[in-house]
Amino acid sequence: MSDVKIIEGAHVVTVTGAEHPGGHIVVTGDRITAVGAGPAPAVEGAEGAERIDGTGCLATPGLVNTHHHLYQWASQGYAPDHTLFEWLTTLYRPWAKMDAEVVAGAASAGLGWLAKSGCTTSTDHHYIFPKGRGDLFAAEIDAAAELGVRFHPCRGSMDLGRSQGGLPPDEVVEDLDTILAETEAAIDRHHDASFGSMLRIAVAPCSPFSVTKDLLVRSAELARARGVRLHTHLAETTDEEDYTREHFGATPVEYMDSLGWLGPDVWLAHCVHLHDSDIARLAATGTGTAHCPSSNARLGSGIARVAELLAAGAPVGLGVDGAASAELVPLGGEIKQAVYMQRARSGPRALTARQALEIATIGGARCLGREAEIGSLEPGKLADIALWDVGGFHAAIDDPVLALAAGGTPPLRRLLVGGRTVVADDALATVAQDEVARRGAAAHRRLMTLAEEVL
Ligand SMILES: Nc1nc2[nH]c(O)nc2c(=O)[nH]1
Repeated sequence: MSDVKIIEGAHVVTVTGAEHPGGHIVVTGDRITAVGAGPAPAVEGAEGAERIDGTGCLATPGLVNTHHHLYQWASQGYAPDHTLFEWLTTLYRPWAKMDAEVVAGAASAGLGWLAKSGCTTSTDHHYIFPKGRGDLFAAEIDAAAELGVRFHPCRGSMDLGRSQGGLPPDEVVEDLDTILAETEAAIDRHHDASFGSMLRIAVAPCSPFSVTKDLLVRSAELARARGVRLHTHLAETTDEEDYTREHFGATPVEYMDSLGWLGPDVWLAHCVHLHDSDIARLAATGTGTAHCPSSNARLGSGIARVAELLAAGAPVGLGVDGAASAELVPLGGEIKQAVYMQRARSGPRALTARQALEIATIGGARCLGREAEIGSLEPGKLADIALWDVGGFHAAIDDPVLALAAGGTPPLRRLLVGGRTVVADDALATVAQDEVARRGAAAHRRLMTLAEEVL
Protein backbone atom coordinates (compact mmCIF):
# COMPACT_ATOMS: atom_id res chain seq x y z
CA MET A 1 0.00 0.00 0.00
CA SER A 2 1.27 3.49 -0.88
CA ASP A 3 2.19 5.78 2.01
CA VAL A 4 1.70 8.85 -0.20
CA LYS A 5 -1.02 11.47 0.33
CA ILE A 6 -1.67 14.16 -2.26
CA ILE A 7 -3.61 17.30 -1.39
CA GLU A 8 -4.65 19.38 -4.41
CA GLY A 9 -6.80 22.45 -5.02
CA ALA A 10 -6.25 24.11 -1.63
CA HIS A 11 -5.01 27.62 -0.89
CA VAL A 12 -1.63 26.60 0.52
CA VAL A 13 0.01 28.93 3.03
CA THR A 14 3.55 27.77 3.66
CA VAL A 15 4.02 30.49 6.32
CA THR A 16 7.77 30.88 5.76
CA GLY A 17 7.54 31.25 1.97
CA ALA A 18 5.01 31.69 -0.80
CA GLU A 19 1.23 31.21 -0.76
CA HIS A 20 -0.19 29.03 -3.52
CA PRO A 21 -3.89 29.54 -4.35
CA GLY A 22 -5.03 26.26 -5.88
CA GLY A 23 -1.79 24.59 -4.80
CA HIS A 24 -0.66 21.11 -3.83
CA ILE A 25 1.13 19.31 -1.00
CA VAL A 26 2.60 15.84 -1.37
CA VAL A 27 3.23 13.76 1.75
CA THR A 28 5.33 10.61 1.77
CA GLY A 29 5.32 8.73 5.05
CA ASP A 30 5.76 11.29 7.81
CA ARG A 31 7.35 14.01 5.61
CA ILE A 32 6.29 16.70 3.19
CA THR A 33 7.94 15.90 -0.15
CA ALA A 34 6.51 18.60 -2.41
CA VAL A 35 4.63 21.90 -2.02
CA GLY A 36 3.74 24.31 -4.78
CA ALA A 37 1.34 25.91 -7.20
CA GLY A 38 -1.16 23.99 -9.33
CA PRO A 39 -1.68 20.23 -9.40
CA ALA A 40 0.91 17.91 -7.85
CA PRO A 41 3.81 16.77 -10.06
CA ALA A 42 4.24 13.11 -10.91
CA VAL A 43 5.73 11.52 -7.81
CA GLU A 44 6.95 8.09 -6.91
CA GLY A 45 4.21 6.13 -5.16
CA ALA A 46 1.42 8.26 -6.66
CA GLU A 47 -0.29 5.11 -7.84
CA GLY A 48 -2.42 4.02 -4.92
CA ALA A 49 -1.83 7.34 -3.11
CA GLU A 50 -4.64 8.83 -1.09
CA ARG A 51 -5.88 11.90 -2.97
CA ILE A 52 -7.39 14.58 -0.75
CA ASP A 53 -9.55 17.18 -2.49
CA GLY A 54 -8.56 20.56 -1.08
CA THR A 55 -11.04 22.57 -3.12
CA GLY A 56 -12.54 25.29 -0.92
CA CYS A 57 -9.88 24.67 1.72
CA LEU A 58 -7.01 26.55 3.29
CA ALA A 59 -3.93 24.42 4.01
CA THR A 60 -1.69 25.63 6.82
CA PRO A 61 0.96 24.05 8.99
CA GLY A 62 -0.57 22.31 12.01
CA LEU A 63 -0.93 24.72 14.92
CA VAL A 64 1.43 24.59 17.89
CA ASN A 65 0.02 25.08 21.39
CA THR A 66 2.81 26.45 23.60
CA HIS A 67 1.06 26.53 26.98
CA HIS A 68 -1.59 24.40 28.66
CA HIS A 69 -2.65 22.76 31.93
CA LEU A 70 -4.63 19.77 30.70
CA TYR A 71 -5.79 18.65 34.15
CA GLN A 72 -7.72 21.90 34.47
CA TRP A 73 -10.32 20.53 32.03
CA ALA A 74 -11.74 18.88 35.17
CA SER A 75 -12.25 22.20 37.02
CA GLN A 76 -13.78 24.50 34.42
CA GLY A 77 -16.22 27.22 35.45
CA TYR A 78 -14.85 27.86 38.96
CA ALA A 79 -13.81 31.24 40.35
CA PRO A 80 -15.31 32.89 37.25
CA ASP A 81 -14.85 36.55 38.24
CA HIS A 82 -11.50 36.29 40.00
CA THR A 83 -7.98 37.59 39.56
CA LEU A 84 -5.21 35.05 38.98
CA PHE A 85 -4.19 34.97 42.67
CA GLU A 86 -7.84 34.68 43.83
CA TRP A 87 -8.50 31.97 41.21
CA LEU A 88 -5.38 30.00 42.17
CA THR A 89 -6.12 30.14 45.89
CA THR A 90 -9.66 28.89 45.18
CA LEU A 91 -8.44 25.98 43.05
CA TYR A 92 -5.13 24.77 44.55
CA ARG A 93 -6.91 22.64 47.17
CA PRO A 94 -9.35 20.85 44.83
CA TRP A 95 -6.50 20.28 42.36
CA ALA A 96 -4.55 18.60 45.17
CA LYS A 97 -7.22 15.87 45.17
CA MET A 98 -6.73 14.83 41.54
CA ASP A 99 -5.49 11.40 40.64
CA ALA A 100 -4.23 9.67 37.48
CA GLU A 101 -7.80 8.83 36.40
CA VAL A 102 -8.78 12.51 36.50
CA VAL A 103 -5.68 13.48 34.53
CA ALA A 104 -6.22 10.73 31.95
CA GLY A 105 -9.80 11.83 31.24
CA ALA A 106 -9.00 15.54 31.27
CA ALA A 107 -5.98 15.09 28.98
CA SER A 108 -7.93 12.92 26.57
CA ALA A 109 -10.70 15.52 26.24
CA GLY A 110 -8.36 18.52 26.28
CA LEU A 111 -6.08 17.14 23.57
CA GLY A 112 -9.02 15.95 21.46
CA TRP A 113 -10.51 19.43 21.67
CA LEU A 114 -7.17 20.93 20.59
CA ALA A 115 -6.81 18.57 17.61
CA LYS A 116 -10.29 19.54 16.47
CA SER A 117 -9.12 23.16 16.28
CA GLY A 118 -6.02 22.47 14.20
CA CYS A 119 -3.41 21.63 16.83
CA THR A 120 -0.78 19.06 15.86
CA THR A 121 1.77 19.77 18.63
CA SER A 122 0.92 20.67 22.21
CA THR A 123 2.78 21.32 25.39
CA ASP A 124 1.36 20.75 28.84
CA HIS A 125 2.49 22.27 32.14
CA HIS A 126 1.59 19.89 34.95
CA TYR A 127 2.75 21.18 38.33
CA ILE A 128 0.71 19.46 41.06
CA PHE A 129 1.63 15.89 42.02
CA PRO A 130 -0.42 14.69 45.01
CA LYS A 131 1.26 11.72 46.69
CA GLY A 132 -0.13 8.20 46.23
CA ARG A 133 -2.54 9.07 43.43
CA GLY A 134 -0.88 7.28 40.54
CA ASP A 135 1.45 8.38 37.75
CA LEU A 136 -0.19 11.63 36.66
CA PHE A 137 2.54 12.49 34.15
CA ALA A 138 2.31 9.11 32.41
CA ALA A 139 -1.49 9.45 32.27
CA GLU A 140 -1.32 12.53 30.06
CA ILE A 141 1.49 11.09 27.95
CA ASP A 142 -0.65 8.02 27.26
CA ALA A 143 -3.59 10.24 26.26
CA ALA A 144 -1.45 12.13 23.72
CA ALA A 145 -0.05 8.88 22.29
CA GLU A 146 -3.53 7.43 21.90
CA LEU A 147 -4.75 10.49 20.00
CA GLY A 148 -1.55 10.79 17.96
CA VAL A 149 -0.50 14.41 18.51
CA ARG A 150 3.06 15.57 19.17
CA PHE A 151 3.45 16.23 22.87
CA HIS A 152 5.82 18.33 24.99
CA PRO A 153 4.77 17.71 28.60
CA CYS A 154 6.57 19.96 31.05
CA ARG A 155 7.36 18.41 34.44
CA GLY A 156 6.13 21.27 36.60
CA SER A 157 6.74 21.82 40.30
CA MET A 158 6.07 24.01 43.34
CA ASP A 159 8.21 24.03 46.50
CA LEU A 160 7.27 27.37 48.10
CA GLY A 161 4.25 26.90 50.35
CA ARG A 162 2.35 29.61 52.18
CA SER A 163 4.27 29.11 55.42
CA GLN A 164 7.46 30.06 53.53
CA GLY A 165 5.96 33.14 51.87
CA GLY A 166 4.57 31.49 48.70
CA LEU A 167 1.00 31.58 47.37
CA PRO A 168 0.06 27.85 47.39
CA PRO A 169 -0.98 26.09 50.60
CA ASP A 170 1.77 23.88 52.05
CA GLU A 171 -0.06 20.65 51.26
CA VAL A 172 0.21 21.13 47.46
CA VAL A 173 3.97 21.66 47.27
CA GLU A 174 6.75 19.05 46.99
CA ASP A 175 10.25 19.19 48.43
CA LEU A 176 13.13 20.21 46.21
CA ASP A 177 14.97 16.86 46.19
CA THR A 178 11.83 14.95 45.23
CA ILE A 179 11.09 17.41 42.44
CA LEU A 180 14.58 17.17 40.94
CA ALA A 181 14.64 13.38 41.19
CA GLU A 182 11.16 12.99 39.66
CA THR A 183 11.94 15.48 36.90
CA GLU A 184 15.14 13.68 35.96
CA ALA A 185 13.29 10.35 36.04
CA ALA A 186 10.66 11.78 33.66
CA ILE A 187 13.41 12.84 31.24
CA ASP A 188 15.08 9.41 31.46
CA ARG A 189 11.81 7.62 30.88
CA HIS A 190 10.12 9.72 28.23
CA HIS A 191 12.31 12.28 26.45
CA ASP A 192 12.97 11.61 22.77
CA ALA A 193 15.28 14.17 21.15
CA SER A 194 15.22 12.61 17.67
CA PHE A 195 13.99 14.35 14.50
CA GLY A 196 10.25 13.79 14.26
CA SER A 197 9.93 13.04 17.96
CA MET A 198 6.37 12.66 19.27
CA LEU A 199 7.42 13.25 22.88
CA ARG A 200 9.80 15.72 24.48
CA ILE A 201 10.03 16.68 28.13
CA ALA A 202 10.70 20.16 29.52
CA VAL A 203 11.61 21.27 33.05
CA ALA A 204 9.04 23.70 34.44
CA PRO A 205 8.99 25.12 37.98
CA CYS A 206 5.64 26.88 38.24
CA SER A 207 5.99 30.64 38.90
CA PRO A 208 8.07 33.11 40.95
CA PHE A 209 5.50 33.13 43.78
CA SER A 210 5.29 29.33 44.09
CA VAL A 211 8.91 28.16 43.80
CA THR A 212 12.16 28.91 45.61
CA LYS A 213 15.22 30.52 44.06
CA ASP A 214 17.03 27.25 44.71
CA LEU A 215 14.54 25.29 42.65
CA LEU A 216 14.81 27.73 39.75
CA VAL A 217 18.61 27.54 39.73
CA ARG A 218 18.76 23.75 40.13
CA SER A 219 16.07 23.26 37.47
CA ALA A 220 18.04 25.33 34.97
CA GLU A 221 21.18 23.31 35.75
CA LEU A 222 19.29 20.06 35.29
CA ALA A 223 17.65 21.11 32.03
CA ARG A 224 20.94 22.29 30.55
CA ALA A 225 22.82 19.21 31.67
CA ARG A 226 20.17 17.03 29.98
CA GLY A 227 19.63 19.18 26.88
CA VAL A 228 15.92 19.80 27.49
CA ARG A 229 14.02 23.08 27.51
CA LEU A 230 12.89 25.29 30.38
CA HIS A 231 9.41 26.69 30.87
CA THR A 232 7.58 28.70 33.54
CA HIS A 233 4.85 31.30 34.03
CA LEU A 234 6.15 34.86 34.04
CA ALA A 235 4.94 38.46 34.26
CA GLU A 236 1.32 37.39 34.08
CA THR A 237 -0.18 39.96 36.46
CA THR A 238 0.63 43.16 38.32
CA ASP A 239 0.19 41.12 41.55
CA GLU A 240 3.15 38.99 40.43
CA GLU A 241 5.27 42.05 39.74
CA ASP A 242 4.36 43.47 43.18
CA TYR A 243 5.51 40.11 44.61
CA THR A 244 8.89 40.02 42.83
CA ARG A 245 9.58 43.68 43.60
CA GLU A 246 8.79 43.13 47.27
CA HIS A 247 10.74 39.85 47.62
CA PHE A 248 13.57 40.27 45.12
CA GLY A 249 13.67 44.00 44.30
CA ALA A 250 13.25 43.26 40.58
CA THR A 251 10.66 42.87 37.82
CA PRO A 252 9.79 39.25 37.05
CA VAL A 253 12.03 39.30 33.95
CA GLU A 254 14.94 40.89 35.83
CA TYR A 255 14.57 38.29 38.56
CA MET A 256 14.66 35.37 36.12
CA ASP A 257 17.55 36.98 34.22
CA SER A 258 19.55 37.15 37.46
CA LEU A 259 19.07 33.37 37.88
CA GLY A 260 20.24 32.46 34.35
CA TRP A 261 16.70 31.79 33.23
CA LEU A 262 16.71 33.71 29.92
CA GLY A 263 17.99 32.09 26.73
CA PRO A 264 17.07 30.37 23.47
CA ASP A 265 16.21 27.20 25.42
CA VAL A 266 13.57 28.97 27.54
CA TRP A 267 9.97 29.90 26.79
CA LEU A 268 7.76 31.76 29.23
CA ALA A 269 3.98 31.69 29.55
CA HIS A 270 2.02 34.96 29.38
CA CYS A 271 4.57 37.83 29.65
CA VAL A 272 1.70 40.32 29.89
CA HIS A 273 3.42 42.96 31.99
CA LEU A 274 6.72 43.72 30.31
CA HIS A 275 8.77 46.89 30.51
CA ASP A 276 10.70 48.09 27.44
CA SER A 277 13.93 46.80 29.01
CA ASP A 278 12.31 43.37 29.60
CA ILE A 279 11.31 43.14 25.93
CA ALA A 280 14.85 44.05 24.87
CA ARG A 281 16.27 41.27 27.12
CA LEU A 282 13.82 38.64 25.87
CA ALA A 283 14.72 39.54 22.29
CA ALA A 284 18.49 39.71 22.91
CA THR A 285 18.49 36.31 24.63
CA GLY A 286 16.07 34.61 22.19
CA THR A 287 13.67 33.77 25.04
CA GLY A 288 10.22 32.73 23.82
CA THR A 289 6.79 33.87 24.98
CA ALA A 290 3.66 31.70 25.01
CA HIS A 291 0.88 34.22 24.36
CA CYS A 292 -2.47 33.15 25.86
CA PRO A 293 -4.91 35.95 24.99
CA SER A 294 -8.21 34.39 26.14
CA SER A 295 -6.85 33.37 29.52
CA ASN A 296 -5.34 36.81 30.03
CA ALA A 297 -8.75 38.32 29.23
CA ARG A 298 -10.75 35.84 31.34
CA LEU A 299 -8.61 36.54 34.43
CA GLY A 300 -8.44 40.27 33.68
CA SER A 301 -4.65 40.02 33.64
CA GLY A 302 -4.13 42.44 30.76
CA ILE A 303 -3.03 42.41 27.12
CA ALA A 304 0.48 41.18 26.31
CA ARG A 305 2.77 43.44 24.26
CA VAL A 306 2.95 40.95 21.40
CA ALA A 307 3.43 43.52 18.64
CA GLU A 308 6.44 44.96 20.47
CA LEU A 309 7.90 41.51 21.15
CA LEU A 310 7.64 40.65 17.45
CA ALA A 311 9.10 43.99 16.41
CA ALA A 312 12.05 43.34 18.73
CA GLY A 313 12.59 39.90 17.15
CA ALA A 314 11.62 37.77 20.17
CA PRO A 315 10.02 34.35 19.51
CA VAL A 316 6.28 34.35 20.25
CA GLY A 317 3.95 31.33 20.16
CA LEU A 318 0.26 30.92 20.89
CA GLY A 319 -1.28 29.02 23.81
CA VAL A 320 -4.76 28.23 25.09
CA ASP A 321 -3.69 27.93 28.76
CA GLY A 322 -5.68 25.59 31.00
CA ALA A 323 -9.39 25.19 30.39
CA ALA A 324 -10.15 26.48 33.91
CA SER A 325 -8.86 29.95 33.04
CA ALA A 326 -10.16 29.93 29.45
CA GLU A 327 -13.04 27.51 29.17
CA LEU A 328 -13.26 25.45 25.96
CA VAL A 329 -10.94 27.72 24.01
CA PRO A 330 -10.12 26.32 20.56
CA LEU A 331 -6.51 26.93 19.50
CA GLY A 332 -7.63 28.05 16.03
CA GLY A 333 -9.85 30.64 17.73
CA GLU A 334 -6.88 32.07 19.60
CA ILE A 335 -5.56 33.37 16.27
CA LYS A 336 -8.53 35.72 16.11
CA GLN A 337 -8.29 36.53 19.80
CA ALA A 338 -4.62 37.47 19.39
CA VAL A 339 -5.39 39.76 16.45
CA TYR A 340 -8.35 41.43 18.11
CA MET A 341 -6.67 42.03 21.46
CA GLN A 342 -3.57 43.57 19.90
CA ARG A 343 -5.83 45.82 17.85
CA ALA A 344 -7.97 46.74 20.86
CA ARG A 345 -4.78 47.92 22.56
CA SER A 346 -2.84 49.47 19.71
CA GLY A 347 -5.06 50.04 16.67
CA PRO A 348 -6.02 48.13 13.52
CA ARG A 349 -2.48 47.67 12.19
CA ALA A 350 -1.06 46.22 15.44
CA LEU A 351 -1.22 42.59 14.25
CA THR A 352 -2.29 41.17 10.87
CA ALA A 353 -4.04 37.85 10.24
CA ARG A 354 -0.87 36.45 8.66
CA GLN A 355 1.33 37.54 11.55
CA ALA A 356 -1.07 35.80 13.95
CA LEU A 357 -0.94 32.63 11.83
CA GLU A 358 2.87 32.83 11.99
CA ILE A 359 2.71 33.03 15.79
CA ALA A 360 0.41 29.99 15.87
CA THR A 361 2.74 27.92 13.68
CA ILE A 362 6.42 28.77 13.14
CA GLY A 363 6.44 31.04 16.23
CA GLY A 364 5.35 28.13 18.42
CA ALA A 365 7.87 25.84 16.72
CA ARG A 366 10.63 28.34 17.60
CA CYS A 367 9.50 28.43 21.23
CA LEU A 368 9.81 24.63 21.37
CA GLY A 369 13.10 24.51 19.46
CA ARG A 370 11.51 22.64 16.54
CA GLU A 371 11.61 25.13 13.68
CA ALA A 372 13.63 22.68 11.57
CA GLU A 373 10.85 20.08 11.85
CA ILE A 374 7.43 21.76 12.12
CA GLY A 375 5.69 25.15 11.83
CA SER A 376 5.83 25.62 8.05
CA LEU A 377 4.98 23.67 4.90
CA GLU A 378 8.32 22.86 3.27
CA PRO A 379 9.74 19.74 1.66
CA GLY A 380 11.71 17.79 4.29
CA LYS A 381 9.60 18.99 7.20
CA LEU A 382 7.18 16.76 9.08
CA ALA A 383 3.75 16.41 7.50
CA ASP A 384 1.81 18.24 10.23
CA ILE A 385 -0.91 19.88 8.15
CA ALA A 386 -4.30 21.48 8.86
CA LEU A 387 -6.79 21.58 5.99
CA TRP A 388 -9.47 24.10 6.95
CA ASP A 389 -12.79 24.03 5.12
CA VAL A 390 -13.36 27.68 4.27
CA GLY A 391 -15.82 26.84 1.49
CA GLY A 392 -19.03 27.00 3.55
CA PHE A 393 -20.09 30.05 5.55
CA HIS A 394 -16.47 31.26 5.44
CA ALA A 395 -16.56 31.45 1.62
CA ALA A 396 -18.09 34.92 1.81
CA ILE A 397 -14.62 36.14 2.82
CA ASP A 398 -12.34 36.22 -0.26
CA ASP A 399 -9.04 35.91 1.62
CA PRO A 400 -8.93 32.41 3.18
CA VAL A 401 -6.33 33.47 5.76
CA LEU A 402 -8.66 36.24 6.90
CA ALA A 403 -11.49 33.68 6.96
CA LEU A 404 -9.44 31.63 9.43
CA ALA A 405 -8.13 34.55 11.46
CA ALA A 406 -11.20 36.78 11.58
CA GLY A 407 -14.11 34.51 10.75
CA GLY A 408 -13.94 32.13 13.70
CA THR A 409 -12.54 28.61 13.60
CA PRO A 410 -13.68 26.88 10.39
CA PRO A 411 -14.30 23.11 10.34
CA LEU A 412 -11.30 20.90 9.56
CA ARG A 413 -11.51 18.74 6.49
CA ARG A 414 -8.33 17.00 7.57
CA LEU A 415 -5.60 17.19 10.19
CA LEU A 416 -2.40 15.25 9.59
CA VAL A 417 0.28 14.65 12.21
CA GLY A 418 3.39 13.14 10.66
CA GLY A 419 1.23 12.17 7.69
CA ARG A 420 -1.29 10.31 9.86
CA THR A 421 -4.92 11.42 9.82
CA VAL A 422 -5.97 12.58 13.28
CA VAL A 423 -9.07 14.55 12.22
CA ALA A 424 -11.21 13.83 9.15
CA ASP A 425 -14.34 15.78 8.16
CA ASP A 426 -14.26 17.67 11.46
CA ALA A 427 -14.29 14.57 13.68
CA LEU A 428 -11.48 12.83 15.55
CA ALA A 429 -10.24 9.87 13.52
CA THR A 430 -7.85 8.04 15.86
CA VAL A 431 -10.17 7.86 18.89
CA ALA A 432 -13.96 7.83 19.30
CA GLN A 433 -14.89 11.49 19.72
CA ASP A 434 -17.98 10.86 21.87
CA GLU A 435 -15.94 8.63 24.16
CA VAL A 436 -13.25 11.30 24.56
CA ALA A 437 -15.89 13.91 25.45
CA ARG A 438 -17.45 11.47 27.90
CA ARG A 439 -14.06 10.89 29.56
CA GLY A 440 -13.61 14.66 30.00
CA ALA A 441 -17.01 15.00 31.69
CA ALA A 442 -16.30 11.97 33.89
CA ALA A 443 -12.94 13.48 34.91
CA HIS A 444 -14.76 16.65 35.97
CA ARG A 445 -17.31 14.71 38.04
CA ARG A 446 -14.58 12.58 39.62
CA LEU A 447 -12.48 15.59 40.65
CA MET A 448 -15.54 17.35 42.07
CA THR A 449 -16.37 14.24 44.11
CA LEU A 450 -12.78 13.85 45.32
CA ALA A 451 -12.66 17.56 46.18
CA GLU A 452 -16.10 17.85 47.78
CA GLU A 453 -14.83 18.78 51.21
CA VAL A 454 -12.62 21.64 49.93
CA LEU A 455 -14.91 23.30 47.38
N1 LIG B 1 -2.88 31.10 33.97
C1 LIG B 1 -2.26 30.44 34.95
N2 LIG B 1 -1.27 31.06 35.62
C2 LIG B 1 -0.66 30.41 36.62
N3 LIG B 1 0.33 30.78 37.43
C3 LIG B 1 0.54 29.76 38.26
O1 LIG B 1 1.44 29.76 39.22
N4 LIG B 1 -0.27 28.72 38.00
C4 LIG B 1 -1.04 29.11 36.97
C5 LIG B 1 -2.09 28.47 36.24
O2 LIG B 1 -2.47 27.32 36.50
N5 LIG B 1 -2.66 29.19 35.25
